[in-house]
Amino acid sequence: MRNYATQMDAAKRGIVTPEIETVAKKENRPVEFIMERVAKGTIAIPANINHKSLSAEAVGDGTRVKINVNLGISGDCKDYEMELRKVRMAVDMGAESIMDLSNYGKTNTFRKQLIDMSPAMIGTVPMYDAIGYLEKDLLEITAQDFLKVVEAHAREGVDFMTIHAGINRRAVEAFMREGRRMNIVSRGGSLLFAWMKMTGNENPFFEYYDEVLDILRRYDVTISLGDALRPGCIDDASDAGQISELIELGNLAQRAWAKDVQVMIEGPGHMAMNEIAANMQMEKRLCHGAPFYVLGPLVTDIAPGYDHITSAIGGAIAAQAGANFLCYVTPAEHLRLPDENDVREGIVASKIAAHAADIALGLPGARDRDNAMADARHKLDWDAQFALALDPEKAERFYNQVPPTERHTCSMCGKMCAVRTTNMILEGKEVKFCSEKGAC
Ligand SMILES: C[C@H]1O[C@@H](n2cnc3c(N)ncnc32)[C@H](O)[C@@H]1O
Ligand SMILES: Cc1ncc(COP(=O)(O)O)c(N)n1
Ligand code: MET
Ligand code: SF4
Ligand SMILES: [Zn+2]
Repeated sequence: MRNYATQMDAAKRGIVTPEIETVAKKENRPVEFIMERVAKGTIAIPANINHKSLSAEAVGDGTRVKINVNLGISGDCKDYEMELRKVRMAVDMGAESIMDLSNYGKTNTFRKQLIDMSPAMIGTVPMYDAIGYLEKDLLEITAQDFLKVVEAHAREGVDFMTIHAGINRRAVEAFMREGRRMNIVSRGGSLLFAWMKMTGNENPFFEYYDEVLDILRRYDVTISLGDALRPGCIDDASDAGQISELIELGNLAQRAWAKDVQVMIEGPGHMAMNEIAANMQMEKRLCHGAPFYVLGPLVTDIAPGYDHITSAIGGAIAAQAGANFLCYVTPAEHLRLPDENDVREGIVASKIAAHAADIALGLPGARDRDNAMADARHKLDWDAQFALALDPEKAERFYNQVPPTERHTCSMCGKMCAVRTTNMILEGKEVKFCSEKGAC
């Protein structure tokens, strides 16, 4: 029987949990390194006591940058099989986390299956599911109803939940006073804003925050404090609404830690490159070192169809400056639901951003795979290069599409393969290059 409530409770009391051991191995860090940071809250290990198939991961400073894949059944696309294929792809491609954002039909059937099969951590946004789960209109839902949805997801084994508790009356006032170009683009945030304005009540997750925390503590669910006022265009970034909410999230993080509930903070959004580093520092300062989970940031607004690129650029800068967890963005963002190919491209783009940051941060072992790739390139060992690639299938397909006439090279330089030429000279061999008319 476990003699602690949450990973944080254990860490504060000096208990090394099996999950702390697992992540210490994965991060090449001593268990004490992880335990001390889980105790302080700068590392979270989202691991619901009911998620039996989980392979635990750490999110926070001093650990590899993790990525999350969003998927889920929705009214406009109810293809369960396709969503399950996306799950398998996410797991195979090494995503550490999957958020089930289903908001249609029997969401709990899909969610239970997902939790059963997934070694990746699972996140949800209970607010999305409230209308479907309770079978009520938004306006009829009571504060206690919202808590019931949180409890249901927690019992099923969800490891972290996005809860937009920071958009309270004060943050709404700051946002309304200043005005902004894109107003609210957070789905959960907009639903809460609507509920608050139509009922006249305070944000229920803020008003009953202690009760929310009590539920989360029982199952060791990590709270991912949602950013309802994240900027939805670069012109809204770093404004009063966003920063007021961030200040609230900092207070809420400390209240969660006081109850041993692990915390992550969600962040922007759309943001120009030059503002990203300062925003990461603000989060670490105002939220007391809590892990930062960012959606992008998308560094320009004009590339629909390519927003996996706008967000990977921002994600790389953000992660180098302190973000710990990147939510992938697919080429379908702002246009439609992602299909399987969009999911693949989104995963690869955010993996690149996360890995580039790991290298820049000098994390232990971060360069090993790059060095192995360089060695395989040096040897012109194509099978090894494919195996080491983030997307091996694409690498091999491209290579074979235009095969080289000279074996061992690729068709880019063909006979003039720089690597082969240099290898041969260094091996003491002669090289011959003939013109097309030449006789060799
Ligand atoms: C908060 C983020 O969640 C994404 N999002 C919302 N619902 C889904 C879904 N069913 N599948 C994939 N992504 C989704 C949006 O694209 C947004 O970027
Ligand atoms: C990093 C991050 N931020 C936010 C959300 C929730 O989305 P929304 O706020 O639109 O409900 C998310 N899934 N990931
Ligand atoms: C909730 S769907 C819209 C999300 C939007 N692309 C954003 O930047 O947050
Ligand atoms: S992505 Fe589409 S549905 Fe979602 S907020 Fe933007 S316009 Fe609306
Ligand atoms: Zn957007």
